[in-house]
Amino acid sequence: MTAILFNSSSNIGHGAQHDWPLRPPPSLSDATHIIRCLAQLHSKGPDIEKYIFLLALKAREPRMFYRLCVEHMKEVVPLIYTPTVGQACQEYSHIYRRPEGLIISIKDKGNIGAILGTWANKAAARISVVTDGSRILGLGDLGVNGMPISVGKLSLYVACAGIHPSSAIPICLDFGTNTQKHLDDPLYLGLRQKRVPTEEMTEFMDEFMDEMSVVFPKLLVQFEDFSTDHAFKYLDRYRSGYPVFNDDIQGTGAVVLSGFINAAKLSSAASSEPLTAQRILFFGAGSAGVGVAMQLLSFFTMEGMTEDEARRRVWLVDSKGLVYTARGQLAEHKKYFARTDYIGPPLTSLLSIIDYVRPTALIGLSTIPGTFTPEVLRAMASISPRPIVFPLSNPVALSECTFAEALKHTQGNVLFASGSPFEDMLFDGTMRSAGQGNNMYIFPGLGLGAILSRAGRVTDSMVEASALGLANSLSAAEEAAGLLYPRIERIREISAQVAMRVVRAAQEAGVDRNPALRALNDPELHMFVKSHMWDPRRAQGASVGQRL
Ligand SMILES: O=C([O-])CC(=O)C(=O)O
Ligand SMILES: [Mg+2]
Repeated sequence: MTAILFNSSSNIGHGAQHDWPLRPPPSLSDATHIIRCLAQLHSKGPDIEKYIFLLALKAREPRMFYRLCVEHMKEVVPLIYTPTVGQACQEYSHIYRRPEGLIISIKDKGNIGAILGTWANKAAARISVVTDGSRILGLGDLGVNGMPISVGKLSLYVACAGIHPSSAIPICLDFGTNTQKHLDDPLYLGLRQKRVPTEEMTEFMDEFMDEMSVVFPKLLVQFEDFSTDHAFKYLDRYRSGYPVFNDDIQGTGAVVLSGFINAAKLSSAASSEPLTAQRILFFGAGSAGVGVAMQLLSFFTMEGMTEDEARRRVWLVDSKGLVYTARGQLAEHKKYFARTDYIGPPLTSLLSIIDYVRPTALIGLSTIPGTFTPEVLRAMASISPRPIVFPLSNPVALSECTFAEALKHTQGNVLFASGSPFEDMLFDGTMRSAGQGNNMYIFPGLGLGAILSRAGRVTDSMVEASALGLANSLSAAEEAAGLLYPRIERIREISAQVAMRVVRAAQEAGVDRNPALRALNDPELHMFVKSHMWDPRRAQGASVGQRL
């Protein structure tokens, strides 16, 4: 058995865990302790040290950890999530301190139910983020070193959507790794073998999904950072039988659609073209690129286009250049968007492709930094008065261009969103903010809505609803500042709004299993959602895990 257990304590106050026999100093108060925790955080040098400190705090005093997340969101989120979590994954086997979730390996096939059964608080389980470490952010196959991504996403479920900490189960599946560096590393924590063939993996996954639904009947599963082929395969295989979604395909799809809707409004206003005249070039055709393209397609059809018209607004570029049918030998997931109207020799350079396509929007999901060169950015600015440029690759070091470059080479006209955070910056005397088109705006609210409605599955309409909910959530001040996404500090309010839309979509699709929510009008539903969000600022907050 290679399961590693996190003994999730139900006591989440500071200094009084059941395995912590000493009495805290009598004068210890929340109000000063949060200041103390922040000062300790600031005393750490490199971001990875801050990450280690924060994760230790989470294990020791979960409520203080989440207070820091909620009250210092802009500072703490980049430390526990992208970009620092990328480094934490790369170094996981070296910085490892304690179990933080379940590692279940291919050797456990036949015994998965028993391993899941060791989880301490089964009744509270509501959400699991499951990765197989095969495509962590843009960092490739990290094997079990992918565990921090599951842990990090779940910290955001708690901080951003108020899921109770005891309701979250981080899981990393160990099918081996094809990265020799890890296999050669004496400290590597995973199996020392190459990844097993897909057939063997699928047998495991069938057992795993079945046992998850038996051991944790109220659990929603989020697939994370599976390699592209498996991401599509397993989403397709399980989505009609279990409540499951894929964050990289659907979460990224929804968050980019949302930013695109807001950017396209501004861009279309500047060019006096209708929204549906946008021409969208995807640089990167993996799970995220195709997931986003699918989401845009369904939006365009909602706006009245036929499916074929919508499909023709999209061009994909992969490592071999423009994706077109006559090129031959295309991976299955690229075929649908392959162009049939181009038959010449392969178009390989991004500049020549831009010249041919004349895109109004350029979306980067390639994980190749620096590919949106000054020439590319200038070309985009020459095509559209407000070009949409979204370098979305994560973490920040893999971004296709920086915010500063995008501003500079478009004379500040760019409508910009990146996957990882960029600092605000002064341009031409005006303070400009980079939109962060990260799925953290979607998955916490989507998950919360699915959990509260007890959705039996996650429909496309629920994902779409999350995108529209996010797009409509900009405040008047945010709109006036030209933002594409709401300010991160408002994320709990945003997640509540997203969750509400998702509950309604689940009801419309008939997949909800919490009929009481059908009787609520919108203000009542909003109250219901908010009252079920656990808040670390309250000593004994409401708990999704306990109440539903
Ligand atoms: O984790 C993130 O920041 C976004 C994401 O899902 C990915 O890049 O795979
Ligand atoms: Mg991901």
